Amino acid sequence: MHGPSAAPGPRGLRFLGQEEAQAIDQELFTEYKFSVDQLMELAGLSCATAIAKAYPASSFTTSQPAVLVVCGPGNNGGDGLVCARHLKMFGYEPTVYYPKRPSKPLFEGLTTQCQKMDIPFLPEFPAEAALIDELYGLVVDAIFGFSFKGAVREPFGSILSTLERITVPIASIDIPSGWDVEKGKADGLQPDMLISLTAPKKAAMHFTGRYHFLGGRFVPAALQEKYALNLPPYPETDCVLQLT
Ligand SMILES: NC(=O)C1=CN([C@@H]2O[C@H](COP(=O)(O)OP(=O)(O)OC[C@H]3O[C@@H](n4cnc5c(N)ncnc54)[C@H](OP(=O)(O)O)[C@@H]3O)[C@@H](O)[C@H]2O)[C@H](O)CC1
Ligand SMILES: [K+]
Repeated sequence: MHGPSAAPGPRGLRFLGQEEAQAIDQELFTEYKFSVDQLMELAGLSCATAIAKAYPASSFTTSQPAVLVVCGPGNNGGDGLVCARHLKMFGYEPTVYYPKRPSKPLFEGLTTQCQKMDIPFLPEFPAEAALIDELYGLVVDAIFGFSFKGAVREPFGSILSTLERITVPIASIDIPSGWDVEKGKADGLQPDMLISLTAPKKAAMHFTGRYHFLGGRFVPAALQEKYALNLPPYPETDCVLQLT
């Protein structure tokens, strides 16, 4: 279950199974003593940086570089809130939709930070895919990450079925939401960008979008070795690496 069991992917990178991704995550917290806030900040910053590289504000055809960030109930959603805050710092106009908010200080704090930076939170999800296409130049999918399991429960089923019909590009954080973490989902969301955090998960083998980035440059060498991650070197001081 743990250890270097999965087959190597392109460039010798290993694509992780669900339990293995969760085990590495847990080890970072319990053995290496990182806090969630720390890693979430680095993860969210990686996502905003990768987005800025692939979709510079000048490439938007909307009047402003408007980005809709859709956040789910777990840490993937937290990455989305951090990403939204950095996107705003980078000159984008993010709007957040965050329907299921955990009552934990971490998520409350991230929400307040965004609100105090004049990032609007939508009270309802746009019912029409065409409305999203009209108002936003990019959608960030921060709904589910590596802990997603089973059939999608509401309200996320309806949200995902609307997102499946939009034509503006989608940038998915860690896993395209609704995909099985290992097997993907052929008839699910087809994002234009995937930002894999720590290491790609097996589902990333089925990603056919234009941009695949690696982010989350925080895994100590000993942990990389233990799990035989075989991560390619990041360029200089960059927090992201473009894989395809
Ligand atoms: N080490 C790293 O690289 C780090 C990555 N980070 C990010 O964290 C996510 C994983 O976060 P986690 O909180 O473990 O889980 P998710 O965000 O993927 O999802 C959990 C929530 O989703 C709900 N859920 C699960 N399945 C379903 C479903 N079928 N339908 C509806 N809702 C679902 C689940 O609800 P429960 O009721 O089951 O509790 C949770 O609420 C990783 O992918 C990265 O993005 C960290 O930020 C930093 C370290
Ligand atoms: K996601």
